[in-house]
Amino acid sequence: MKRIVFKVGTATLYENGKLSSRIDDIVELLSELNKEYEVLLVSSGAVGAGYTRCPLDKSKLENKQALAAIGQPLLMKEYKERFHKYDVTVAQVLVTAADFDSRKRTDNAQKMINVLLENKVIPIINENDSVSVEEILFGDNDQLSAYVTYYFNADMLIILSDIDAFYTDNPKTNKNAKPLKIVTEINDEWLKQECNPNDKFATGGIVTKLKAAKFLMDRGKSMFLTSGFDLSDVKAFLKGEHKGGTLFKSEK
Ligand SMILES: Nc1ncnc2c1ncn2[C@@H]1O[C@H](COP(=O)(O)OP(=O)(O)O)[C@@H](O)[C@H]1O
Ligand SMILES: N[C@@H](CCC(=O)OP(=O)(O)O)C(=O)O
Repeated sequence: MKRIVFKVGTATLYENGKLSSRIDDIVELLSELNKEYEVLLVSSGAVGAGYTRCPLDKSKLENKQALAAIGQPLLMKEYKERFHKYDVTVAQVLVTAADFDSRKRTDNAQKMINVLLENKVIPIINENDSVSVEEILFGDNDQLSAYVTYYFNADMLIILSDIDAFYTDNPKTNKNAKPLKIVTEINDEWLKQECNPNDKFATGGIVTKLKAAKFLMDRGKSMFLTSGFDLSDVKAFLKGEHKGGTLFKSEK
C-alpha cells in the first residue's frame, strides 16, 4: 500500500464550537506517515470554523456558502501552522462533484495531485462549498473522499470519525450494538437509514460513510472506519494489526 486518503469529519476536529487538540494528534500522525506513504487528507470543518467568527444562520444556503468562504482559510491556517512544525508543506485543493464528471477534468486534477505527492506535499481537500450549488454538490465529505480515493488512484480510504467502528446499530442510542470488524457487503437496508451527524456543522452521518464504502468496494478498493479521537487503532492497523475499527472490503 502506497497512497492513502484520510478523511476527518467536523465532529472530530471541533468540540463545543472550538477546535479540538485532536487536530494536533492527527497532524503528527500524518506527518510521520508522509515519510513512508503518499498521504492525502480530505478535511471537513470550513463551515464550523466560519461560524466561530461569524455566527450566521446556516439553514440558508447563501449563509452556509459564506461560512465556508470565511472558514476555509481559517482551517487551512490551523493545518499549515501545525504541519510546518514537522517541516511538511500542505496544499489546499477545493473540488466540486463536476470535477469528477469528465475524464479530461479528472485527468487534469490527477496530474496536479501527482505533482504534489511527488514533492511530498500533503493535499488538503475539501468541497468548494462556497460555489457548490445543488447540481454540482457532493454535500458530504465521506462520498467526496471515496471519489478522491478512486479517481486519484489511492490504495485505500481511512475515515477518522467520532465513532470507532461501524456497529450493528447506532451505539449512541443502543447500548447492545456491537462493532463489526469486517464488512464484505453493504446491505441496501442500511442505506435507507436517516442521516444523523453528531455535529451541527457536519453533513454526513453513518449512511454517507456506508455509501462511500459501497462506492469503493464496487471498484475493488477498501475503506477503514476508525476513531479520530483515539488514534491507537489506526496506528495498529497500518502496522498490520487489526484491533478496533471496521474494514470494508469486498470478497469479490
Ligand atoms: N450503525 C452505526 N454504527 C456507527 N455509528 C452510527 C451507526 N448508526 C448511526 N451512527 C452515528 O453516526 C455517527 C458518525 O457520523 P458523523 O457524526 O457524521 O461523523 P463524522 O463527523 O466523523 O463524519 C456516530 O457518532 C453515530 O452516532
Ligand atoms: N465541506 C463541509 C463539511 C461537510 C461534511 O461532510 O462534514 P462531515 O460530515 O463532518 O464530514 C465543511 O468543510 O464544513
